[in-house]
Amino acid sequence: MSTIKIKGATLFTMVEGEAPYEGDLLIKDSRIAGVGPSIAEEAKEIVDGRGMIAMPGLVNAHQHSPMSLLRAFSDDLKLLDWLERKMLPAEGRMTPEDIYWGAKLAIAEMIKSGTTAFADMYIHMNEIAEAVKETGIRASLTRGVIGLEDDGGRRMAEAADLIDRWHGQADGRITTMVGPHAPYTCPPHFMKEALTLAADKRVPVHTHLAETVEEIAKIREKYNCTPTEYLADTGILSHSHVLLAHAVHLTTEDVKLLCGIKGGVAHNPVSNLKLSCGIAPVVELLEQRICVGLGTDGAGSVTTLDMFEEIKAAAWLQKLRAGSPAAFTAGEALAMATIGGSGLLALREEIGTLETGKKADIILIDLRKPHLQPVHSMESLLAYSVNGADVDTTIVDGRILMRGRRLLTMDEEELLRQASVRVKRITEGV
Ligand SMILES: CSC[C@H]1O[C@@H](n2cnc3c(O)ncnc32)[C@H](O)[C@@H]1O
Ligand SMILES: [Zn+2]
Repeated sequence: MSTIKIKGATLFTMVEGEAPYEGDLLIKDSRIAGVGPSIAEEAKEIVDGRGMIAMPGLVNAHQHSPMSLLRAFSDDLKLLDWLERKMLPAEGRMTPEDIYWGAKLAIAEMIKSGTTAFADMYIHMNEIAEAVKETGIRASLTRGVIGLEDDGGRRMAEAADLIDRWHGQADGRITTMVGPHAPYTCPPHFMKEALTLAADKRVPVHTHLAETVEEIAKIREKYNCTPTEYLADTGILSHSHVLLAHAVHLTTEDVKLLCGIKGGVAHNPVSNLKLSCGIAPVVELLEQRICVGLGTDGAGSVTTLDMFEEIKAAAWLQKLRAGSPAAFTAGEALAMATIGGSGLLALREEIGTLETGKKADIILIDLRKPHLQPVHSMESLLAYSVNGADVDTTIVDGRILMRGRRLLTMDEEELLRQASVRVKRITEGV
């Protein structure tokens, strides 16, 4: 049995009502075996937690990981222009090997900035699954399917194959979903086909929703309803679990339609800011007890996968939107990045807090830095001052993936070399 003890850290458990305290955390195999002020039981491996915060790993609830290869390639365009003129043509040139290295580049960035689980939607998913398996991170994988082209059927078959091959693999670190891309790329019959597949395979649906005003206009023109009403009409919102990325433009009626859904909304504040999409009504969603997690979206739009940037942006945008600094707190933003994300990945019982019995997905943040002292409020410090580079150690499923900022499951030099040799072919002339 593998055992690890984190000694003398400040434990920020994210358990409701529990204040941070100094203590130890014991890991046995993949799970947390004890958390408390002092644990007597010894372990094979000791991690010195003094001067560090131990907290649950962050959950990136919406991503397109291989888009790391398209980071800073195309900026300052409207979403649909950016997607149709730049991203889709470049993605059309990506080989399965490109996808594998792009996913690995994203995973390295995520582990180095404190993300321990992510929800991904992309193409060539077998390669992404291999990257997840090798690197030790946790992921919910979705083959994104667009229903506008002739080969929608082949894509749906790939979506089914991903589930059959990978659901529950890599010691259970990999789960899967079905991914009809968005209301504007999936006509009703195709949405229903995706829903049938998800129901047959008993997996969640992961889709984009109401990201831009252009999408609202398109769906109104085509179907005379809002994108949220469209998803309700096709039955998607009644599915056993739905992960809705963005949900920026919602009417009061739309929010009512989302009440009671199983799953929830992945809020992507930095991507929404950068593409000037708008500000999602997060406070209203939370008031209706709708689960909200945080995502980055792909590096092709957002540029960085550092979830601490999303935490800051989420808090600041909701304060601005409400015209009140009290409208949304640091603690609420941190909860979205951990507990909220765990709910969206359908892993609420397994990750998101530091509690005995849960999976050991833990990060250590080194506080011994000028921008992290003094410590008046741990929550404010974590939400407003910490950045991804402050993460010292990342543990997933009881395995240390980064220690002292050194990646232990990846050759970082080879990774950077592979990324740089691929991008010219993918992007030249696009
Ligand atoms: C078919 S796989 C997923 C597909 O989604 C594209 N994508 C990336 N970012 C966004 C976004 O913000 N809205 C909609 N679609 C997006 C990505 O380029 C892939 O083609
Ligand atoms: Zn997206």
